[in-house]
Amino acid sequence: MQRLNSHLHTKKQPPYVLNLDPAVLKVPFGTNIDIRDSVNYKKVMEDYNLGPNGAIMTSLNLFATKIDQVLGIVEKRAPKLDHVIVDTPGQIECFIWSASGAIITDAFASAFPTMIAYIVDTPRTTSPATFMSNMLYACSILYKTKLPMIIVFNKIDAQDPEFAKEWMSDFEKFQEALRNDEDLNGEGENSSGYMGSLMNSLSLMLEEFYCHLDVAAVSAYTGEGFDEFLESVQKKVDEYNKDYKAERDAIIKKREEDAAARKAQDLTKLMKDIGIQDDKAKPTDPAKEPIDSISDTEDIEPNELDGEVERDEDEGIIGQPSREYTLDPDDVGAHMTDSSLQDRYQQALAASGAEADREAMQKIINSGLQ
Ligand SMILES: Nc1nc2c(ncn2[C@@H]2O[C@H](COP(=O)(O)OP(=O)(O)OP(=O)(O)O)[C@@H](O)[C@H]2O)c(=O)[nH]1
Repeated sequence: MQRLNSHLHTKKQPPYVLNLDPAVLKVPFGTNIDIRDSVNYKKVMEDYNLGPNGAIMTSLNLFATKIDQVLGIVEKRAPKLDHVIVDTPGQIECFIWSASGAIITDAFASAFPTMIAYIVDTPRTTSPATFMSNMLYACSILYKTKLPMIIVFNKIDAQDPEFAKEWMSDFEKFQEALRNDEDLNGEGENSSGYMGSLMNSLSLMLEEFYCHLDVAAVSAYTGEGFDEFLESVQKKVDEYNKDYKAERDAIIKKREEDAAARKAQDLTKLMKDIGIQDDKAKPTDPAKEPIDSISDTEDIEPNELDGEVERDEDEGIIGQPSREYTLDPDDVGAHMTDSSLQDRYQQALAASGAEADREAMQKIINSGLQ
């Protein structure tokens, strides 16, 4: 992230930078939006009695409740931007396999050409078994996110990535490496057992997976390969616009329709339970539409923002710390995002005069929407 950020600055294309890792201690580059400003990871751990991974997931969940605001800000900046780069938690599974990870990637992918850069630690992936595991992980991320992906072999200053490129382009070479791998087969044995045939089948499957990928080789240490990486990014933008956009739009539309139907059903049931009539059919007065309380904080001075988490004094940030936006932790998830639901609820409440139930119901609806 640091090298990519400085590389783009050198090319006079400063990126918009988001840090989504709540547990990182130091971020050695200027971020525009940082999850740590809105969510205090250590406090989440204490308050919810969670371990490290649980706290990362909960922090991401809290952040995801405000993704529409984050997206609104990025969209405002978008006309002047070439790139938005987002750093995800090192514990990939916390992001990829969580609901919040899906919400965040979907939100970006529905607004901008979005791609995943899967970073591989090249010196640590020279054994065929580790290589295979790494590629299977990348494959699972591709199928989970359904986004274009670039496999980025990093640390090429320490390890030539040729072996990996060869394994990805020549199936026989990889099979040969598998056959000779002592980790898999044991010394002197040949790959005749279960593992051998499983590996053969998996490597065949991976051959198909490689067709959907671009590969880049970089060194974050020396800066080598970043121009080629950016060329791959451009290719993926074209691919996104051509292949992915229509498919994603259809998925998102279907998901939204399902969610709206489910929410409406839940609310109707809830209102029935507490004896409020559903007067959805009544025409609404546009003048009385609820005002969305969400606002952009772009004009607010950074020191006026709520929820700023105090940083260690020794935290050195290279570049301008240009964060412009923080979420108020108390406010996270505390508003209703579905205006039609809120509208129906307000109308029903007014009609029944059931003020006494208001607080309890608001709580239930809020927790349901979260
Ligand atoms: N030799 C070499 N070392 C590198 C390179 N890139 C990163 N490193 C080192 O690898 C280690 C891990 O780098 P990080 O940038 O913290 O990796 P990360 O993927 O952000 O880690 P997470 O916190 O898990 O997300 C650090 O010690 C870096 O100095 C590189 O291109 N070459």
